[in-house]
Amino acid sequence: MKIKNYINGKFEDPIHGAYINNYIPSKGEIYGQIPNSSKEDVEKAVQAAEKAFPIWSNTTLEERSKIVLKIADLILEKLDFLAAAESKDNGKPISLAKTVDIPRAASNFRFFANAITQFASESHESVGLNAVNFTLRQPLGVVGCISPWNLPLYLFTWKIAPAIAVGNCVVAKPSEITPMTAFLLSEICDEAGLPKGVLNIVHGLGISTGQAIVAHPKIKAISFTGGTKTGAHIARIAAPMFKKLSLELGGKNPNIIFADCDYENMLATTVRSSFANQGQICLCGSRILVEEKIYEQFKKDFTKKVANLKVGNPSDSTTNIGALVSKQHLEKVKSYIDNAEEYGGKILFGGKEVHVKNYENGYYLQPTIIEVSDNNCKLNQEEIFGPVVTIMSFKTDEEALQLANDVKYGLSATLWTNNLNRTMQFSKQLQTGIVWVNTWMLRDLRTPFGGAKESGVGREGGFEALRFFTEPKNICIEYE
Ligand SMILES: NC(=O)C1=CN([C@@H]2O[C@H](COP(=O)(O)OP(=O)(O)OC[C@H]3O[C@@H](n4cnc5c(N)ncnc54)[C@H](O)[C@@H]3O)[C@@H](O)[C@H]2O)C=CC1
Ligand SMILES: O=C(O)/C=C/C=C(\O)C(=O)O
Repeated sequence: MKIKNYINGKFEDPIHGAYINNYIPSKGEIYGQIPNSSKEDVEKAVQAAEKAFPIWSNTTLEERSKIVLKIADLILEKLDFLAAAESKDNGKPISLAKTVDIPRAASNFRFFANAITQFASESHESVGLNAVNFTLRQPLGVVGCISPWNLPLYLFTWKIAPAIAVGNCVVAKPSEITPMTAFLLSEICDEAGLPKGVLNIVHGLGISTGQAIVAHPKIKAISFTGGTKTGAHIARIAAPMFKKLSLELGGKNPNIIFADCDYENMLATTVRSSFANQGQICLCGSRILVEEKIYEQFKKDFTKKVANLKVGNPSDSTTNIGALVSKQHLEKVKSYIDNAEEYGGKILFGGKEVHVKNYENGYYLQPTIIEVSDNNCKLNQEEIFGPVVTIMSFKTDEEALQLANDVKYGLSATLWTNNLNRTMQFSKQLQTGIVWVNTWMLRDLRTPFGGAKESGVGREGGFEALRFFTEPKNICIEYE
């Protein structure tokens, strides 16, 4: 299948007619083509967005909210179809696409359709000066949204929904590795009656299409999720133009387990936080730190549970771990496993490619547990972004905190304990944007989402997202 760009409400071939192949990860075969859009395509999209902006930004909240809610409804109506497409394009288990990815894409639209009706700006009475100040929150104009391949529709819509709901017009690019559900979303937006030019979806490679979006002088803000290296590159291009930037980047998140935790809940959740989506979620707890007292017991129980996970064809409803997203990514993840000893680790479980019957060329890997003894080793410092976790033990609270913070990343941390004082001490001192206590990935869309250190800048979610996609303008009136 050949997918198309969505520009000014029309489905279009790229201007230069160039296409790139799209692969199905479960089979390792080409199954479609996507536009390799040029800067001329991006220019066309920017012009359409600019033209749409004066009308869309002055459309009543009620009307905007109604259209955005309609998009949410249509996503839910087509849940099974979208989930099948997502699972095929990305390699993720169909069960995950059905219960997490697609419902969350609908929630993103529903949430921001409602949030704009509650979003307010400030006013300050300047007592004694006979003046009153009030602040307008105006949409920025044309904004760029660039998303990755791990949670394709989920993260694409996490950016687009707040951007359009609050009155901007968007030029968006999904990952070239997983373009399908973004294309299907363009059909849904059309059906929902989103006015032409409000959302423009341009497909293509990061280095050409993505970079043309970042470098375009008329695009006022960039919301990006992806690798830290790419985020730094984008910042270098955008900063001299003083664009607003929201960068949600990599993680090397500690999962800190104390002996006083609710053990069974911790164990089941740790399997999920380690291997959900083949470990390809920026929030996965890829460094497991366990209190020495329960370390040997944990190792035994964890390995037993992980050994029961079924690696298989993503469209099989009993599959727990599907295919990795691409051959290139499989090779990257494997290189950490193949060099585990040199990188300071000992493989306790997994580490091998899996050959799934009738899907022999797919990109399957066993869930892998590696024991390490030094947090400074490569395996504990670099984002692997696959079904690979490391485990190591600690003796004291101080040591656990020091290990948890001793990485360049600062996205999230998980803490397992029933001690309230410890919970508060860790919550205050962990150098991360998100701390989960006795849970993982429990999402309330009102909360600020993002990382510290090299995990990014800015926060998504709730009013933080609406603030990012608007410019505050203060009006000061003096009266007699
Ligand atoms: N934080 C996260 O959620 C994610 C982290 N990663 C990490 O990044 C590593 C590399 O994965 P990639 O697929 O290469 O991610 P990437 O960061 O290169 O890709 C993410 C998005 O950015 C676009 N992009 C790439 N270069 C660009 C540029 N110069 N200008 C504008 N847009 C650009 C891509 O086309 C894609 O849409 C992964 O192995 C993983 O460690 C990858 C995806 C998501
Ligand atoms: O917003 C969420 O719930 C999760 C976001 C996850 C990522 O940004 C990621 O894995 O890249």
